[in-house]
Amino acid sequence: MPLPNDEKLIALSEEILKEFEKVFGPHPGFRPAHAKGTMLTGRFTPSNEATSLTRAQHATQASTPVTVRFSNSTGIPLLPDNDANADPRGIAIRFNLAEHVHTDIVAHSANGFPATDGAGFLEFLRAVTQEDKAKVQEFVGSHPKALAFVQSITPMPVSFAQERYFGLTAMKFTNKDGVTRFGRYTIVPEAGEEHLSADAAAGKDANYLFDEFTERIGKGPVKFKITVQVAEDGDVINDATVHWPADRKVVELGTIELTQPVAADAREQKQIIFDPIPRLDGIEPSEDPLLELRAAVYLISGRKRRSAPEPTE
Ligand code: HEM
Repeated sequence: MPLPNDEKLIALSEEILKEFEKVFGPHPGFRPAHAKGTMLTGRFTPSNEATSLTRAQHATQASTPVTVRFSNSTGIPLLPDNDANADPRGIAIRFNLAEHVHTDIVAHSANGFPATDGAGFLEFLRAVTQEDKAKVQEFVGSHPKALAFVQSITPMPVSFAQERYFGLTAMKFTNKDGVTRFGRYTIVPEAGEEHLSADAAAGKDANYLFDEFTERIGKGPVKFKITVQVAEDGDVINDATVHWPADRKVVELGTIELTQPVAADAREQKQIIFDPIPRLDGIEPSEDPLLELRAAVYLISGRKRRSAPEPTE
């Protein structure tokens, strides 16, 4: 995955990373956002209707190995799972298509995002991390996108396996006949969505989600459906903060079935750099400005993380 040569984009990426470090502190070897995580492996099997949407390799072949990382929000590696700032949770899915060939989906558990572009996100980050809570309220109250995002954050999940995750940024899907449609991913848990009341969450252990997942996967596979909400003509396809009408067609792309925790989890998490841009035939990025920016931020950050000393397990 290449670093873009747009100097302004790189400068903004560096500025955002500096801001994350200011807010969450330096934690060399960990992600500046979604720092606490765990990785699993399994397989993706496409549905019968997947090829109506895309000719991408994983929609066409019988099944594809996947690597998945679940995470809490924030750049704090030891953040308690029931901390008020631990939502939205993250999921990053890597489809391993061949040796060193892959494509990813990066999604989170809020059906919303506070800004349309990187500059707007930086403004949001600075505003909501101010000491003065009245000023935070004032910012959120006077910025409709920030307010919509805050309201889209769901209560704490019972399990990473019982949360729904949203890709938000539209992708351009092309099928074998050259028919092109824009769509957005939703990752739907087969076990059903379930959230905790505030009281129940307060009574949980600091590691409840990670412990629960280890226990759950020890008993059998954990499954999610990958669905794509398809845009119609006139829908806004370059702004992750704009929702499409709920009656838009939803195509099921397929199912992921997670079966194994990754051995040497900490080392693998440090190494893997997920890419929000798909970079394969049949699925292209939309013009959403978040995509290039995030790809640059994740790559710069990932290279820095890889060069930090190895974690002690
Ligand atoms: C301006 C927009 C955004 C910025 C600046 C940003 C920033 C970051 C950063 C710095 C990381 C850590 C990267 C790394 O070191 O690997 C990260 C990870 C992540 N972000 Fe974002 N993000 C943005 C938008 C989004 C959106 C829209 C979503 C969800 C749809 C999202 C979901 C995630 C997830 C799930 C991870 C963890 C990926 C992993 O497991 O490696 N982010 N983000």
